[in-house]
Amino acid sequence: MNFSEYFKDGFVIGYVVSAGFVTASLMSYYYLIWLNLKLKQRRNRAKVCPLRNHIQRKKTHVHDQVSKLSLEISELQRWVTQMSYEEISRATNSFSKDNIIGLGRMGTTYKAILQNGYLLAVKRLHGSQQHLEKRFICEVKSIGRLRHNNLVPLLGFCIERRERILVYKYMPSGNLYDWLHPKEEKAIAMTMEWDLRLKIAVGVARGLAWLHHHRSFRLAHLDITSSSILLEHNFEPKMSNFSRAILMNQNDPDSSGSWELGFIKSDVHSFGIVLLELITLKERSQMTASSSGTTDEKSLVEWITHLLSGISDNSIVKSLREQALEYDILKVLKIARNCVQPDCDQRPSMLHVYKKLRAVGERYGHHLTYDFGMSKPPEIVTPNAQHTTTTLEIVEIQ
Ligand SMILES: Nc1ncnc2c1ncn2[C@@H]1O[C@H](COP(=O)(O)OP(=O)(O)OP(=O)(O)O)[C@@H](O)[C@H]1O
Repeated sequence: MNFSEYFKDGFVIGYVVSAGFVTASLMSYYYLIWLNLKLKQRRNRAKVCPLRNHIQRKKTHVHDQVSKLSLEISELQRWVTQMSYEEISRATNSFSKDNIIGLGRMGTTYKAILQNGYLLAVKRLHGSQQHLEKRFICEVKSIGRLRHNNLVPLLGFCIERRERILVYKYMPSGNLYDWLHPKEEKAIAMTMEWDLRLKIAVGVARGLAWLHHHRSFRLAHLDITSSSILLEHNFEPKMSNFSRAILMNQNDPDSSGSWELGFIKSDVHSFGIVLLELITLKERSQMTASSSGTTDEKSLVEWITHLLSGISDNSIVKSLREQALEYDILKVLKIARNCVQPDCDQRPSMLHVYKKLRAVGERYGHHLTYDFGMSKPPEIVTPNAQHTTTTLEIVEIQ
């Protein structure tokens, strides 16, 4: 082999080696770029994922909430008519201040007038926070299902965006508290005679006895006060404020347990306080025997015993002497004392209380003067038939 052949071979080898080297370098360079790109993409995806997951979770949550709410609405519609916000707003003159008739913890109540002249009371809740939402639903499910002469009729509800509204029949004589404890300037105009007070006591006792001793359910109201008792034009009492009520199934084996009795007997106690307000026209804070002004349960019972012992020269009795028999005032005071006993087991049932009060009421001719036997038997609204009602098998409470 001569020099030129050596040169040729060397050149070819050199050329191939350097071409291979250049190609390998280029490939590794592009590989590194590709690798970097991939890593970047993966990092970005990792950043985006939590956000995407969060959005997905949020969407599912909102979707769950919306489905839960629409389920609730269709459940509520089984009992009460759903009304539109626009319709209610029109009837309250756009929730005008002039229409306000009450300010409660849950909401503001307005007087509303429908186009046909029908009067309503509209309770607009303060927002839709969770605890109010629960109480709103509780109110519709309890009072919305029941029809009784001594319960305020819930006629409709509204759920629109953040609005939660309850629509009741309007009670023209307002609440019992305002009648028993009127502001000074109204004191004379708002005097309530004994037989009217007795009529109210019997009506509330009858309504509570119905709720406590029904054949197919038991309901503890848990918020009986003179301000939750509303009055019709003829002063027939109607219980309202069912947002704390507890509905118990009569077939539940626990339903006669002490848990349930505790709730039921708490209503009996509250009724006892209302009865005392009706007899004495005093507020709960003034019902005390001791000069220290303590208002515990023992002192309440002592106070009633004190009233009973000096019944003849008691100023309360003196003021009622022309309207009532002393014997009857004594009897009603004793019923009230039994109701407010500190020990639940010693308190009577509302059925017992109702029968005792009714017997006193009959002596004042209530069965003649007032519609004590209800013109219609108590009713419960059947599902899917908002305006048709079925009669309940009510045994004694009529
Ligand atoms: N159906 C109605 N008819 C006439 N007046 C009513 C009616 N409902 C309520 N009111 C009036 O509005 C007042 C306030 O009612 P609301 O139910 O808000 O009372 P509350 O006991 O303070 O309730 P809350 O549980 O919200 O504290 C009542 O005391 C009553 O005077």
